[in-house]
Amino acid sequence: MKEYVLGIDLGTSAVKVSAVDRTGHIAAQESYDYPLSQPQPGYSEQNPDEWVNGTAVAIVRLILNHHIRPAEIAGISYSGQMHGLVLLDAQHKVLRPAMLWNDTRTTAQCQEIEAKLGDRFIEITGNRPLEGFTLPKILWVKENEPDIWAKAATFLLPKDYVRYRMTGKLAIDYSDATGTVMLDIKQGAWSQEILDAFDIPASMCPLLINSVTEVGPISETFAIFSGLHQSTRVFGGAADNAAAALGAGIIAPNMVLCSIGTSGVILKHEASADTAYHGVLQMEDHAVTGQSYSMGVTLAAGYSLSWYKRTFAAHEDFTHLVNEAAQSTIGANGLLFTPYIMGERTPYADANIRGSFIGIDGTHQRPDFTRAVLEGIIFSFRDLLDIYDAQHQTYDTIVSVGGGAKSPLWLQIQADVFNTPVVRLENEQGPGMGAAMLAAVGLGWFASFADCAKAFVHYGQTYQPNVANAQRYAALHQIYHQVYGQTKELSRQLLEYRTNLSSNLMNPNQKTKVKQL
Ligand SMILES: Nc1ncnc2c1ncn2[C@@H]1O[C@H](COP(=O)(O)OP(=O)(O)O)[C@@H](O)[C@H]1O
Ligand SMILES: O=C(CO)[C@@H](O)[C@H](O)COP(=O)(O)O
Repeated sequence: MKEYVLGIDLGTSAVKVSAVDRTGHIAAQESYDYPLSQPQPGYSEQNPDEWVNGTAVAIVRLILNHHIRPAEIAGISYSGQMHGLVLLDAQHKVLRPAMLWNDTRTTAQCQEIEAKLGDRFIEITGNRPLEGFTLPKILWVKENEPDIWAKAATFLLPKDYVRYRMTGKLAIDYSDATGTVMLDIKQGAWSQEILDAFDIPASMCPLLINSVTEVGPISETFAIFSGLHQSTRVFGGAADNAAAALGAGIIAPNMVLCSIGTSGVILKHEASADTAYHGVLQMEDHAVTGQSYSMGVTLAAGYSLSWYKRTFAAHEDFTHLVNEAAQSTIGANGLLFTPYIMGERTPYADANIRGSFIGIDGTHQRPDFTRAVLEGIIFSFRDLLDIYDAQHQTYDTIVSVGGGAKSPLWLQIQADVFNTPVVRLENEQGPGMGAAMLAAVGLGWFASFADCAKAFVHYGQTYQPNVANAQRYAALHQIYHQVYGQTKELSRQLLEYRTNLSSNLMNPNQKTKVKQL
């Protein structure tokens, strides 16, 4: 009988499910898209039921469209968008929409955390308190929605909620728990000091597990819903960037991951969690127990391209739109784009900054705008690599994953801007493959992740940097780098205008603030 593992990649734009056999061959893939809700500036929410329903639909399609028999699915594991708060009551019912990793309404709560714990917070968690992380979201609910807080009994992160609905078991794996910034990374336990400082009951924090821990079989309810067998074994799973690093074979410090999903990530494997980034970069537990990685995050990488497509080319597909950028030149004929359209996290932890096109000329055509968007996103990644370079960290290979890695043109732009060879995977499913690897190792198909990587990680084409292009991009990046400082205050004023506008729309009697501007 054939045997498969399912890697469930719970992204921000969609859930993607891959069925992988023992040789690492992806036998079938299905996905299901869901929307992002942004009811106010800075807010970003999703309905956790959409994740569960989408996962079930994708599994049903795998079974029906690709003739994968439920009895052949030996194990399942997960990769999940990080940090999102799913708040549950005592009966484990969802209390409010999930607040996602790119929800930046929590600046005041981050300031409270800094004021109370200062550098001690970095010592405990390895991170600075930033808007996207889970703890500031918990504090926001506590301060702004007391009725909901009164009912809150526990919380989960996105993929942990999906796993809960599939198995009935509550747990968070370590790689996602570090992203809550409530974990004491040295002790490997929830930090009592942080919980006490913010009066959060320890009983709210779920059981901590490893990424390969077996959680249990599929529950009877989910088996009926999805067509899965109850005998399928379910393993913990990991934060999407940890899973992507695993699926891309990032297991040594000379390798860097570049991920373009909804967010953008530059990630480096770290020999130890004791690094000197001092919260400028995130430090997270890896999916491999005892290992760590650091990363910087562009909040709106793939999201900037999908915003651009939705707004200016709604009826074209991504491939057609992206290919059009080849009609423009290196530097988009002198047009720059900054992708700060949802605020930014690294290197500027700034919820108020917004994006811009700089240098629009009457001769610019749409291919110039498209190219500027692609290049601006990669310039934001160059800012992240510069942090590593400033620390004299060396790397010689960049593995590119995520939806953005589907485009050869964009991969060449990456190689040129990074001035480093960029390699893609044969199949761009980095996080999904990482999730499948967790199930394969959990089932005992392989004795170690290194053995599993030999079978499961297949590199595709390498894109070599073009020296002349790299020099031109290095000069353009010097200009790009100045845009943040020059537009920061303008962005703040415009955001204030928008915020007043939306609160006046909700309360038409208060028009004065808008008039002042
Ligand atoms: N053909 C394509 N070429 C380049 N980029 C693409 C293409 N298709 C999708 N993308 C980009 O990939 C992003 C989605 O990537 P994905 O890894 O699926 O995201 P997530 O895991 O956040 O759901 C889109 O926002 C888009 O910017
Ligand atoms: O916030 C982070 C990492 O800290 C994001 O990378 C999220 O984990 C979302 O990932 P994608 O949906 O973009 O893959």
